[in-house]
Amino acid sequence: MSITIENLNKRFGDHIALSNINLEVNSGELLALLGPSGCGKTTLLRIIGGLDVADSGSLLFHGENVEERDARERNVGFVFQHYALFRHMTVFENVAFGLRVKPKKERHPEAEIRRRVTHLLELVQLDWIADRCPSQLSGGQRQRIALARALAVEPKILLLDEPFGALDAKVRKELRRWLRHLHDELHVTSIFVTHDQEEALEVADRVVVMNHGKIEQVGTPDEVYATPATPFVYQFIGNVNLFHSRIHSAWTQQHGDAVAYVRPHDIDISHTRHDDASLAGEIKLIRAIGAVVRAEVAVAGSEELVEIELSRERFEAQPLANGDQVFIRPRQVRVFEESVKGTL
Ligand SMILES: Nc1ncnc2c1ncn2[C@@H]1O[C@H](COP(=O)(O)OP(=O)(O)OP(=O)(O)O)[C@@H](O)[C@H]1O
Repeated sequence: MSITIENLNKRFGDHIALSNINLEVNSGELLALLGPSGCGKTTLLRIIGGLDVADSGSLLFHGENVEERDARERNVGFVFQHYALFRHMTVFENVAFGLRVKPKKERHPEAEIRRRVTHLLELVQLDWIADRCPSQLSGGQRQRIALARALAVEPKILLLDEPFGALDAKVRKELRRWLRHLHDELHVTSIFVTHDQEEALEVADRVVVMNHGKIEQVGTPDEVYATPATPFVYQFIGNVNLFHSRIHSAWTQQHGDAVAYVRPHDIDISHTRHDDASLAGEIKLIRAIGAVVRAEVAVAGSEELVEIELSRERFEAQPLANGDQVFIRPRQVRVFEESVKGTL
């Protein structure tokens, strides 16, 4: 089921929550809505699901306008951050719930309900705890059950709002991989909201980066990381150093007010000067973190330290130490006019 959103707007009083949103979600795609708190991700998800209404614009499922359809009629499954499982029901009954409350003429016979629920519990690898109550499960297990429950009614679209937000980092990572794997088996068009860039890049087919109610960029994880469309995307996804043209014109390569954006791993560092683009600096801090070595370098004219990342191999071929006088040089730079600087 594809989703088309055209010129969608939403206000809460004076506050513009969504401003002219245009987005095409392909059938069977796993899409992430990524952005800082308050940027409008949840509002957009709720409008797609029929839990909220837009002020203007259109929303189509597979080419059909669905604005008049309520949440139930849209055939959408939801998973929220705080597992909304029924505490007094077993895991099995929680998953079966949506199937049991269907109108009589649509309801499957009991044997079919049991077959479906068992299959879903196997899919989320929790068939062995079917008789437990939610209070006897870990947070990660509860979210997997919440997902099985959402899938039970065979939704055409699955909407997940920070599904792993309340879990600790290790469980989050496990569940991310697991969600990707599950999606590859089921191919239900899925949209998940997250403010965690790593989660979005690791799990999604495409990422929608949002800021202040607007879409800044839509692209594959690689596209939004390697070729950010705006200064905001540059800063929000991954670390970046900023160099202003009035001080470092060799890096911005243009007149006027401009800012060069350079990723920490796109900067060479050495004890010798290469050319005019080399900036002199002093290493203030150097640390090896696993396979990566991180250096912070003070350069003339900049108050902020420049962050540089190099591989351990590179570092071992050319040892560097605190206090060393060095030259830094960008391998890849992206220049934006100062006036379009992004706000976080
Ligand atoms: N029912 C409401 N009434 C008034 N303002 C609202 C309402 N719902 C959301 N907002 C405001 O709209 C903006 C967008 O909210 P939304 O929940 O969509 O953001 P978000 O990107 O999902 O943020 P978070 O990651 O914190 O959940 C926020 O400034 C929020 O305060």
